[in-house]
Amino acid sequence: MKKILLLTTGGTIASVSGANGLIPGITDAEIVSYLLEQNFRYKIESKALMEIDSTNMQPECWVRIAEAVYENYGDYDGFVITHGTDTMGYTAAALSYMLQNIAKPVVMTGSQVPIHYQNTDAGKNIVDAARFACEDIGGVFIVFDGKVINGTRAVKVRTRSYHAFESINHPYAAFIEGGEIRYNKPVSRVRSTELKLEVSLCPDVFLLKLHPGTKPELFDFLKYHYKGVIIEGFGLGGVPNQGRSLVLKINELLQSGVAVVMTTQCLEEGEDRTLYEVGRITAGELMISSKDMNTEAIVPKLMWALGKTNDLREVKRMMETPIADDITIN
Ligand SMILES: NC(=O)C[C@H](N)C(=O)O
Repeated sequence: MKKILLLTTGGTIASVSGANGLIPGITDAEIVSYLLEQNFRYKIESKALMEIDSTNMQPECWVRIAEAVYENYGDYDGFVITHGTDTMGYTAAALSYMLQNIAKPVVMTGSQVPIHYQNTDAGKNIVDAARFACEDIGGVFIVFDGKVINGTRAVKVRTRSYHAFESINHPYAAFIEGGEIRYNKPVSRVRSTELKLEVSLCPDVFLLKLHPGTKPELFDFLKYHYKGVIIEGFGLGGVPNQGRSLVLKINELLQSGVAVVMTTQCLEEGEDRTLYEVGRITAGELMISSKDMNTEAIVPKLMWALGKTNDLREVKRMMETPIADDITIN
């Protein structure tokens, strides 16, 4: 019989109504007892790691989650992590980089409505997640509303609906209906490579969404306070080179040793700066292309890469190398 470990972190799934709105307050034992009421075919144990709304997730929390999986890796066949939905995409991607060569399923889930509420989606999500955690596969996944999404590909696109997440720029890994798993694409089967924990993260990363009128002076602050800057440009990754031109300031960032990643604020189809002049102007050899990575993956990947090295060429190489299906175009 499979043995799985439930790690709880809070989120709506574990929330109760407090004096100032919903706050996490349901224990890991209560979530386990919910699972035990169902028709299950696995052993389950649990550990509460934190009790927070995922709005309060920090890179240090990702490290605690990765360490918990690592420390218990030998004792369980799979892991379920309950987590708030708001930043679940970031945590799932972060775990995908920190848990290298993972050969067991790490399945994140949560809900839009607390588990004790009548119209909750928590029951289905947690049961599906535990079911998927019994599969003989390796990797980090989000299971939500009957869909299984690669950890580097999940984006929360709806604030209230049950189908809060979509797999962006990548096919869904699988679908789950009535406890039956239907794979949609090949997933990594168990291999005997050794799990590597890589938790040295550099949190000095800034994410900048451009808008018409972004002030170039802002970059003077970024240059002194961050080691990495991710720029969500327009369309295929364009940056203004007229009016409040940002080109000079971006070059200054690179010259002062800051890693700069160009991406797009469009959700789908990725960045490609070769088509337009406003794209090519940032084509310096150190500039990092995000290709079709999602912002939820770029942020933790840059923290992970900068946690290993300050050499911008090496950071660029690591960022542009596909990991856990985070990049699928050239
Ligand atoms: N549905 C949710 O879980 C939202 C909640 N604010 C959280 O991310 O923790």
